[in-house]
Amino acid sequence: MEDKIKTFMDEVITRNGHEPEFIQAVQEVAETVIPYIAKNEIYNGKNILLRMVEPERLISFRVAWVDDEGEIHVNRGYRIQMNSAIGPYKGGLRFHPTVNASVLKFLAFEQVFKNSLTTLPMGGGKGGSDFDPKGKSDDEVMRFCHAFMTELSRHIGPNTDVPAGDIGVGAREIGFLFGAYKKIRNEFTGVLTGKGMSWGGSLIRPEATGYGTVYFADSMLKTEGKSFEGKQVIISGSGNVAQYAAEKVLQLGGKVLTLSDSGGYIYDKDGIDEGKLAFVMDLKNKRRGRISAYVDEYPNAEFHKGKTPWEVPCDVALPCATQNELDGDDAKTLLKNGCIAVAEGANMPSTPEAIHAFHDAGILFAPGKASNAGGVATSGLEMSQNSLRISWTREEVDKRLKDIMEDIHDSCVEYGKEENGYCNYVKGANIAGFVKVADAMLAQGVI
Ligand SMILES: NC(=O)C1=CN([C@@H]2O[C@H](COP(=O)(O)OP(=O)(O)OC[C@H]3O[C@@H](n4cnc5c(N)ncnc54)[C@H](O)[C@@H]3O)[C@@H](O)[C@H]2O)C=CC1
Ligand SMILES: O=C(O)CCC(=O)C(=O)O
Repeated sequence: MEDKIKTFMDEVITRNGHEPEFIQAVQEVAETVIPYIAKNEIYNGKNILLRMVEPERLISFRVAWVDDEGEIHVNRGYRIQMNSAIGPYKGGLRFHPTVNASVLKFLAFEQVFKNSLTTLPMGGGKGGSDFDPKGKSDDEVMRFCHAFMTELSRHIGPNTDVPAGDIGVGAREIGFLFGAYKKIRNEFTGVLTGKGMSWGGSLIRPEATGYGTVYFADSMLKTEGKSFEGKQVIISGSGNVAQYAAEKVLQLGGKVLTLSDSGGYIYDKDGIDEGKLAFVMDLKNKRRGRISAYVDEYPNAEFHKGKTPWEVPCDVALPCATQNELDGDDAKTLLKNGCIAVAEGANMPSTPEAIHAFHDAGILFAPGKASNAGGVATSGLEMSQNSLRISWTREEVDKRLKDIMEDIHDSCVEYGKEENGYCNYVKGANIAGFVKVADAMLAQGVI
């Protein structure tokens, strides 16, 4: 089996050797899916996984825009249309200076499995730009979004490819992107998700990724007869996913001790309660400030410059910032301090060394493609509401989200349970996600 995995990875590395994040994501899938393929006759000799690691289409384009001083800037825009076997391409747009083809290909690849797990008919894609919204005025962000959509609009559509938000793309950017698409195509349609409530958005979409991550973690805790009640929880990030993960932890009776951004983390030993979280939401979403400002408002809290929160003792850790933010040493520290569960709100935040450490210790560990799937699932619900031209209530969408997260959890257990009773959620998510896409690809032939 090791040989089969190595031969496959050698071919992937030959073709994509300069793309470390993409190779990391593929390696994790290959280690669990290739043994499954070997045991299941129907997938043998079909090169299914090799077909899945090659994007159906990779679009790269120039985005030229003018800043407030009249200076012209050039950024690079991308859309990776990874796999459309089970539905239109679906996945977010990331605006961050670290964006490149490797990062977006890893995200698009993970998205294929994640979207399959949601049970909804969505293929996988991802896009974005190396544009940095930090420090830009609203007008500059608007001009950039309009320039970006001038090209992207040729490649997307409600039955073709439906982008949404990710790092650096929130409600403000989705508004500007939607406005440009509508103008260029003369069409009011559900071409993006994460829209505002008065123009086709869905209730609960802003909350969905964070809430879903906590619903998934709660399902894992329940398998051991535990719950969030009274648990000490550390969270990284302070953006969309982190904020609503924190909100749900509080609703379930847990205590949130940390939040972070690229400048460092804040530790509030008294707990970040609803009032303090409202301060963070205003700071991050409206004033677009740094998390360090938290300690000016709440002097009992500490700011740890340039550090990540994993050194703070906790029961549950929720990495909700970015890829590879939690490494093998961080995992050892978490384990030493008694952490019993880790659920990823971000995409691929744990390095392979960290995941091995969690598995070796036998703690509950949820990979992002399962635990953060609530965001895209609710995007799928937004698409359904757009097609039906109706809006479901908050309670209706939240109930559907919760049911989907429980279904994903159960699929992971079905495919991930080891002989000794331990659930390897990584294996479960990869195989459950793979089966549906692979079956559709087999049915559709070699194309
Ligand atoms: N927004 C969504 O619906 C979904 C987001 N995700 C993932 O969740 C993660 C967070 O995304 P959002 O909250 O939407 O983005 P956001 O832009 O709202 O927030 C990103 C957060 O990560 C922090 N961050 C970014 N780079 C960092 C770095 N190098 N070091 C430390 N902190 C850093 C930022 O300071 C910010 O707090 C990403 O991995 C994203 O791919 C996953 C599923 C859906
Ligand atoms: O809602 C969507 O389509 C985007 C979600 C996303 O980008 C993700 O799951 O990583």
